[in-house]
Amino acid sequence: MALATIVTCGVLSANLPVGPEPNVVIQSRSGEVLVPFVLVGFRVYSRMVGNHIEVITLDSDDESASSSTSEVITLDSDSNDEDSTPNGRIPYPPPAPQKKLNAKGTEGFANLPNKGCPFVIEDLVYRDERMKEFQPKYPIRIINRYNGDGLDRHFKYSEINCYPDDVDHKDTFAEFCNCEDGDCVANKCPCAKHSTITIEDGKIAPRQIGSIQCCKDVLVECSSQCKCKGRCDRKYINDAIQHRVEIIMTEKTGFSCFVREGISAGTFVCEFVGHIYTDEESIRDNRVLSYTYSVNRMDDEDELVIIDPFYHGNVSRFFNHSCDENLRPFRFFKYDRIARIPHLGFYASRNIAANEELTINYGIEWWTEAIESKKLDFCYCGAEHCLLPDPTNKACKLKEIERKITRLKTFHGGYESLSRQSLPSAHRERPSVECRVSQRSVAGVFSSTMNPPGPSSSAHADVCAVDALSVTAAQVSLADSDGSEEERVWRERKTREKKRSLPTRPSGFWLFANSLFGESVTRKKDYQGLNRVFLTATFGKLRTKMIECAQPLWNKMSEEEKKVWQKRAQSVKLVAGTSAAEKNRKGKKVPKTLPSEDEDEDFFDGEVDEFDIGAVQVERETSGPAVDSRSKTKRDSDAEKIGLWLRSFGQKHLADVKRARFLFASVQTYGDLDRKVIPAEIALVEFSLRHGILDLYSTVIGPWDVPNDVLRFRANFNCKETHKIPLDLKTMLKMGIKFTHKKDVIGEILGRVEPLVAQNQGLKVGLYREGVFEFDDEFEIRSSTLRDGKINAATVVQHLSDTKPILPGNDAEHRWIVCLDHELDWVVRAMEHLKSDTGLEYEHFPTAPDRFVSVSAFVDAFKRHVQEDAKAIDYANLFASLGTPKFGDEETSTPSEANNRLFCPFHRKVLNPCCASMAACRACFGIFSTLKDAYDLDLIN
Ligand SMILES: C[S@@+](CC[C@H](N)C(=O)[O-])C[C@H]1O[C@@H](n2cnc3c(N)ncnc32)[C@H](O)[C@@H]1O
Repeated sequence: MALATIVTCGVLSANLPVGPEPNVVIQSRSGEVLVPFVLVGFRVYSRMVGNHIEVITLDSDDESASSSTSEVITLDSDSNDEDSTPNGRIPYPPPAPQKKLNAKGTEGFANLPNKGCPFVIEDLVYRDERMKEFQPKYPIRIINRYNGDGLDRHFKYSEINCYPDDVDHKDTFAEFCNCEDGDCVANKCPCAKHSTITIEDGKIAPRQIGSIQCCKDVLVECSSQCKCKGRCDRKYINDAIQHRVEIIMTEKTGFSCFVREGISAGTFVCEFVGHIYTDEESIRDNRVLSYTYSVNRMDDEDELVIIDPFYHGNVSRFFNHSCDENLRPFRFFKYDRIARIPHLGFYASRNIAANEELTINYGIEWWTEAIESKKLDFCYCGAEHCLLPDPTNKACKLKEIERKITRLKTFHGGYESLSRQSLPSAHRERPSVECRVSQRSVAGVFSSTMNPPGPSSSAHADVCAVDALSVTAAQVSLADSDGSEEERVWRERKTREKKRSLPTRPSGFWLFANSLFGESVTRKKDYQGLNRVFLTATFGKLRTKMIECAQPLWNKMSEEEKKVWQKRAQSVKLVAGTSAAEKNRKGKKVPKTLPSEDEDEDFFDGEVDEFDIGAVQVERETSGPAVDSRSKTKRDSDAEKIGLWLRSFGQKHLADVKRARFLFASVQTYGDLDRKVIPAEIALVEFSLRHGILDLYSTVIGPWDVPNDVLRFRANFNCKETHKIPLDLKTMLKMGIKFTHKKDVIGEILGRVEPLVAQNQGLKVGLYREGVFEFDDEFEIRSSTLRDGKINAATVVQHLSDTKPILPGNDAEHRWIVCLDHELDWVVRAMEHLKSDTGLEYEHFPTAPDRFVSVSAFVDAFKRHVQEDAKAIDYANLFASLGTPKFGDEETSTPSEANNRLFCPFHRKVLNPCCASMAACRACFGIFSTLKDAYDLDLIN
């Protein structure tokens, strides 16, 4: 074999003898001579054979070969000297396997024919004459150091789409421009006018990076049929990838695309190329699901075409998924405008470091399908906030363990301070804290302890407490069972004995264990049917869980820390709780302390169906309906604030008052988890008195990281009682719940609450998506219902004036958010958590309580404004039915409700009225019906 010829032939010579009908493109646009897919690897070179490039391997001992080819390995020279690990992802180049793998089950690389070669390199050859114009700027190497497998042999590299024969090429999108070359500037050029994506300095405008919507936005470049022939300055799209990339086999995700140089945010990376399928049948028959991407045709959101790169595509076919992707998709038209089918491309959504893997986000639907079809269990992207991290990945596991330890430390360190801080001041001054336990919990907890635990030994007390907590259900049921006279007498005697032996104080451990469960078990208030917590059903489980969770934590505590609890336990008195049966026993006084021996024998016999076992009641003030004094003060100040705002218009300007646009928010949460309120679902309604509901945004929020078992248990407990949106991502996916990542939710909230601020940051959502701030009578709002019953956000079709919008709030830009009275505190704290959890500083993101106003204050103020007696409003009735499901033929509260249009898709599916969307819509309906006469509102439809 004449090596010199091979080298000359393959790479260096400009006079490469290509055959008369070459299938290989060699001349690059810049005039540089390249064989695009000469796959130059270590000791692997290529040569021309007829009109194909053939990969050949040289013997490792062929010294002359290696020396004489040193020039050829230009790209290779920098491939081994870097072993950086950008952003903690797969290091570059991905490490060779410890154990030599071989897909074919043979002995591994050592015995493969290309002995000594660390890479197995595929030959990607253009076989399509049309491709001449479209070659990547740099050769692309395919590297597999794992198992010698190559790419699918049917795969053909291509940088242009393959359209079906029946596609109508005449059906083009938008007219071609008539501008002279150089005249194609925004506002003038019709092509530019069709673009919603702005290019600045050759990149996507910074304000649009990350907020481009693939189904809505589009970039329209000038076409070869325009007068400028598409050669004007507006060009952003390249016909083929311009960056040095390599396709490398990795251990977990197969072939992956790595970039060898940095790419800055907003840069175009490449088109997503493949077979285009337009009709449903061929889509079903032909596409390989894991690889396809769908894009909607212009002018019709529902008409999808599928791009399938499985057999025919470019490097984008190898883009893996990452939960922290660096590429985002967008639609564009370049020199061709075929059948209104836009091209799909990827731009860098952030700065990408050299040697980083190029990744995209496959989206929840893709993952749902992958998991349901059992194709994949985990995501191997390794991102810090990965949705489905791989538990078998050692690095992930270590990270998780580290995180757990940190949390545990914070938990312990923070726990004492938390308890101390959150104790009501009265408790801090007065050492005696009342601990309320129910009759059954008292009986259960202490019945097994024949000798009262002496306060002298804390260890003994703790053991007793654990024993006590684990008392079996059998003991309890024995105490309840009916039986013979003899048994009855025996039971009475036993009961008396037990009561005599009952300690009046819990142990430190018991107090600690109870406190972990905080509000989820202590909360008994009925939030108008929304958050009712019954403990009976879960008590057994809870008790076991309490011990399970509390014991290891307790064991890890220092003596000092334990002493705090033991000391507190000494000052705690056990007080019987109130059972429902007790309450029903009219006229009977419920004792406030445990009965003495001589007291009412019946005390333990009541049917207990509700427990109140919280140790130290620290969080009461945040949970109840707006009846306490704090809420009242807030309501009064809200009413005054809104009243002041209304008076600024005067009585004559009712029309202005009516066109003011308010925001309403409702949340479903996972309850109060050590002062944190994690939102499960949020609904934001934009409304005005003149037009009613203008825009509804509602979504499930996730996924959430709950720091320990106890809190997770509490969160799950709360979710089962109310909205039933699981915390756990896998269950969520299995249940088909669509959710939005918290970061995106923040954007959605900010975009509505602070439309001006958000717009400056490149965020446009809801009504403001269209850049609309104010509109008058001539606008039209289209609100459509999607197939799954979800209300689509209203679309403002036409907007006419730029008059200053009336967005009521502290000042024009900081809008108030109206909330249900009993949810107000929860909404504020959910917002706080959203913000603190993402750790991002969002300017003006609403977390201060004065940004939120209670709905009753709102209605009060409006009523007073038109001198109506606000007190006449029956708030209880107005909002009481919020948690009551009303379906089908039943009497309904609102016309929309009759069509089941109030619910979010998930809650509608499971017929669960604890739905944020429904609560928000109904509340708005309540507001309108209450103010209808006073403001002469023409609504209710
Ligand atoms: C479009 S292909 C990407 C190219 C693919 N790696 C290959 O070798 O052809 C999608 C497939 O890559 C794998 N994959 C991509 N991203 C992944 C991730 N984050 N975790 C696990 N598998 C992934 C899955 O097998 C998926 O079906």
